[in-house]
Amino acid sequence: MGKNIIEKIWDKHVVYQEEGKPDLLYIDLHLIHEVTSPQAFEGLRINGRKVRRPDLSFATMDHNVPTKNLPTINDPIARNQIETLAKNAAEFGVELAGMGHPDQGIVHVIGPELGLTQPGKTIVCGDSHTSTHGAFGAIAFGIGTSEVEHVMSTQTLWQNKPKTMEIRVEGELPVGVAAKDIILAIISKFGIGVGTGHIVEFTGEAIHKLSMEERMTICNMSIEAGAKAGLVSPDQITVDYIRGRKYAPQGEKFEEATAYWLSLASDEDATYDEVRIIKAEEIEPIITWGTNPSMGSGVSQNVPTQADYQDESDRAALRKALAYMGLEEGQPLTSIDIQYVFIGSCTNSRLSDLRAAANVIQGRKVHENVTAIVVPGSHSTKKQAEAEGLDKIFIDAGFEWRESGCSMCLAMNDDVVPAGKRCASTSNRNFEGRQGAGARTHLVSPPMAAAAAIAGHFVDVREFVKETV
Ligand SMILES: CC(C)[C@H](C(=O)O)[C@@H](O)C(=O)O
Ligand code: SF4
Repeated sequence: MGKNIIEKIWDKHVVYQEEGKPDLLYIDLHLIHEVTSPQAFEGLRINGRKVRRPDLSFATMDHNVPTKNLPTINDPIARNQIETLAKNAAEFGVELAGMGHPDQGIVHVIGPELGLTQPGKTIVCGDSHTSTHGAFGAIAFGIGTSEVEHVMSTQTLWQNKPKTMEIRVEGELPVGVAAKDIILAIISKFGIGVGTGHIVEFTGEAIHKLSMEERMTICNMSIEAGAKAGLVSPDQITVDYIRGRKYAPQGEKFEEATAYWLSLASDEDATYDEVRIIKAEEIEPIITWGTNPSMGSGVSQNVPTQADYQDESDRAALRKALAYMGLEEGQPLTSIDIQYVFIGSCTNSRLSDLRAAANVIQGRKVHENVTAIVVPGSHSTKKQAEAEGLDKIFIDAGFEWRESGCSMCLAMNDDVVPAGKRCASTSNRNFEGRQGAGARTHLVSPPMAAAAAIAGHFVDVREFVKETV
């Protein structure tokens, strides 16, 4: 019987196995950022240990970095974390793309950009959205700080073998519907717990037609579906993306690697512990109206009403979410006014995302009630966007064009949405207080965020682009 890619990669990485115990897994790439590494490095120091494989580790700064007036960091905690990572990386010999470095950026954006992320690898980072790297056909997941220390000192990790799940996206995606809409549709259809205990492989025609950037958007949010990790089997699109990147194998080595990578794709007769199916044709641009990523609906819909739910617990959750979000039951989603727009985060801040948003914005102006910012995911993305003139399109429309970092995705820095204000955000989490205390987050795709910035309220970007040409 055939094997799926999850089983293939897992089996190749088990260094020790004993009945009734987790597997000891070899880790091929350890990504590090300033928030979840300080105690881990301190632990090594206290125990007189080294980083075992600095060559398989790579650090950057993203959560705390300011996105304007660099290099001044106003918040003392943020400053301390940034300075601590710089000191630790130097002391332990870990390569660092720190603030101002040309390779700096959100850890999940730079890994792929630099060619560090490759098919078949086991990749970890003290960060839940490490699942992003699964887009390349890697097993990539977030770990806690004590596990960060374990990986630093041993290059291995104890892990229970997760179950496997296939989420198949059948058919063709309608024009004007984005990868972000696919994953938001999956989470609103199957719920935030669907992937619990599983690694999910996204399969199907609609997935394999996507670019690597779009696959990253989907894998990024697999964690919001409860999954341990999400991945896509590598294909020619994967190989073409990696070729020529800084840390990718070069020349003949690349050809050898390619053959190996492609051999990892799930076999045709592979099976999974669970299978879920969604039809691409049925997906429309999605807007979240609630306080978790499953609370979203198509742009043509209304905010749900209590009558839409049978369970009292679901009705209570709806009431609570709508009270926080300041929304009425049954209100059309397009009637929701917004005051902030954030285009950024490891979900949607890559060059293709910025292009898609700029396409909608070109020649138009940000609504007078809206503050809109664009935060490229990495320094290099920012430079490439500038070389194409995208910065000019955004700035002319009234957007602020910032330096790269996590920024308004989680407000661990100066970029905060004020209490009671509403933000159309291309990020991945809409929990209470995520973008600032009392701030209200609506998750959308980059084109939907761009259209909302212009209109001052949500609109169906497909109609909007046609009507306002
Ligand atoms: C700060 C970090 C630990 C956190 C995570 O793990 O995801 C952050 O990146 C987030 O998105 O909430
Ligand atoms: S951009 Fe947001 S989701 Fe991604 S790593 Fe940073 S804080 Fe986490």
